Amino acid sequence: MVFNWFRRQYNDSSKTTSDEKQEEKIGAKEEDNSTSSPETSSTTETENSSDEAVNYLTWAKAAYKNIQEQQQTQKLPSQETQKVSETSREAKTEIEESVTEGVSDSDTALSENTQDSENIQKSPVTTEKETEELATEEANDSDTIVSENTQDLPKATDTEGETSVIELEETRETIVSQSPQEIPNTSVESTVLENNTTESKIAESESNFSESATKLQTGQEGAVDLDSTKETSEEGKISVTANSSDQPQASLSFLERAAAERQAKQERLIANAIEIPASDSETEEVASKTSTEAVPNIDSSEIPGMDFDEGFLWSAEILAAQGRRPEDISVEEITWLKKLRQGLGKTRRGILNQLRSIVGQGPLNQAGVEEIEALLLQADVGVEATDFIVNSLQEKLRQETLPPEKAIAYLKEILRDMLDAPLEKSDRSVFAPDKNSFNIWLVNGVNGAGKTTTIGKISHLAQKSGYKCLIGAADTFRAAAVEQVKVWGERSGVEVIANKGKNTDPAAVVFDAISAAQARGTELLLIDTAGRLQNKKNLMEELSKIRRIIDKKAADARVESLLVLDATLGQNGLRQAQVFSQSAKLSGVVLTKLDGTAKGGVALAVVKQLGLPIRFIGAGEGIEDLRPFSSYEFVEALLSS
Ligand SMILES: Nc1nc2c(ncn2[C@@H]2O[C@H](COP(=O)(O)OP(=O)(O)OP(=O)(O)O)[C@@H](O)[C@H]2O)c(=O)[nH]1
Repeated sequence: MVFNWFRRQYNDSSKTTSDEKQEEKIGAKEEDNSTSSPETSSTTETENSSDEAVNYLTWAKAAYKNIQEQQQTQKLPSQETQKVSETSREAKTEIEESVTEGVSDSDTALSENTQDSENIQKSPVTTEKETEELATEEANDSDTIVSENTQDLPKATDTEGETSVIELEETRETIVSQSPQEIPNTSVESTVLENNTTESKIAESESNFSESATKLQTGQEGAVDLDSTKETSEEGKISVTANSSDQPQASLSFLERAAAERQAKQERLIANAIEIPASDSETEEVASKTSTEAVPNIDSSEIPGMDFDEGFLWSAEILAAQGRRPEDISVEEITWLKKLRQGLGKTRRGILNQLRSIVGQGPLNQAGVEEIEALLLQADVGVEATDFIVNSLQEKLRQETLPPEKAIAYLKEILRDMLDAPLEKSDRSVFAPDKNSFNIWLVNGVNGAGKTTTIGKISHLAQKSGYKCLIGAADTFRAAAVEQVKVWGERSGVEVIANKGKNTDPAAVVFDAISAAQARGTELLLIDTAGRLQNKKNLMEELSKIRRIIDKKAADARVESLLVLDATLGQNGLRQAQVFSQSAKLSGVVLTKLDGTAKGGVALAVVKQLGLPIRFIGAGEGIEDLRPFSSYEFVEALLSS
């Protein structure tokens, strides 16, 4: 079952899309609101909202547990190898301690041969180094654990005793000869089994190491043997035996003990995390800061831990409100929502508190209207959109007195309607490539807006969603742009079709890319175009030439044209956008750099002034930092306390 990141549902699911559910939910909420007067419904609402809060909390807990389980499954191989490595190190350290203790306690041995004692002191250092190297290699590949481990052992003893070398060689041969069959590395399901096998091999190798270390001492010095070490231990000095007897699970192997400790620790963490209460809005900044630290960009195979914090609860509530199920939630979705909310934090903080105090005072007077206008204009909402919002709000507040929360809820409704309005004219409410057919998405925008980055991020979403994807590097204006798109192609695992020559004809690249896509059965071809053209005429000529090539060569393809806009440019970006909207038949806008800008309101200006739907939003430079646009999520991130 593949999760379609464009539709935000599983491919084979018969469920309605997020968007549809969102509409259902919002529709239901509106109905509730319209059928009950504010006065009569206030008690019921308080009860309902507390019920809802409890339900959201239950939902959030279930989602949190689900994510933890996913992490467990995904982290298992590396956790197990790490466990092996730690235990191996522990075992060796204990042996070293034991040996060192034995050496220091044994006057006979030390006085008989100082050189020998130096060798013994050196031995742990060598072993520690080797163990560290081993740990690194083990973390990379559990297949190599056994051989690496056993290969290390002779190294430690090569210079120190022939007997040990021979015995360790035997051990290594036994283990290495068994390992290829016994430690496959193919699927997650088989990993537990594999790691158990690996553990037993490592345990075996450790025990051999232990024996060898003992023999090493015996062989070299004669006076220091394991028995004397043990005796010393029994007298209360630091030793393996003494330490082990203090442990409740003394009879267990190091590996088993480590596993049990890790399991207990994990259970404690889960239990504690679930009990952390949601912090209030005052701590929002701290919470989001913490969550950013805890959840960095996920563009590698490692999935970091996630706190059950205020940001998580908020994200869970947003997903639950859209009809999502906790068992379908992934860490990426929570991380994205946290990031979006955090990204819009500046805009939100700039307007929310003031808006609340203005709209909570009954019908809007002239001073109130002016204040709201100023707030919206500051957030780059634009004159047209601001007028529309203020008029709608004024109209509503004239009809009925709303408490601040209700007024904000109504404002959210206005904004959602505005953001979704262009979809009514569009034949696509959900912007996703059609499966099993040829889709071509042209990506336009001025240089620096984030076109290449957006292509990289969309190709990653396409790849994750199971589409056959290809990139055409038709921004030939700047040589570095081709290199940059290639890097993104490597990151997302998507092939890039480019022409090596400088200043080559972009239409020729598009032609090659379409040929390649047709030959490979590609479902989504993303085309990077140049934005820095001297004038509007050049731009129009180039874009229409590209369109002609597409129409001729891929007449059956579904072609979409996206305009990438840098949100930090606010109204200035819109002026550039107008040139493009006249040149290219645009299907929608990708709004980038929403992270950390106070101009998040520009999204409303985009839809109002350009009449174009927002299709994707970007809130960061990482590969996961772009998602299909949802008016519900955007407005909640913009206006929720
Ligand atoms: N903070 C942030 N930076 C972004 C985002 N999207 C893109 N960027 C950065 O913006 C800069 C320009 O992005 P590009 O993808 O190179 O923009 P471009 O439009 O392809 O520009 P050219 O390569 O010059 O054609 C890069 O440093 C990106 O990392 C975003 O959502 N947030």
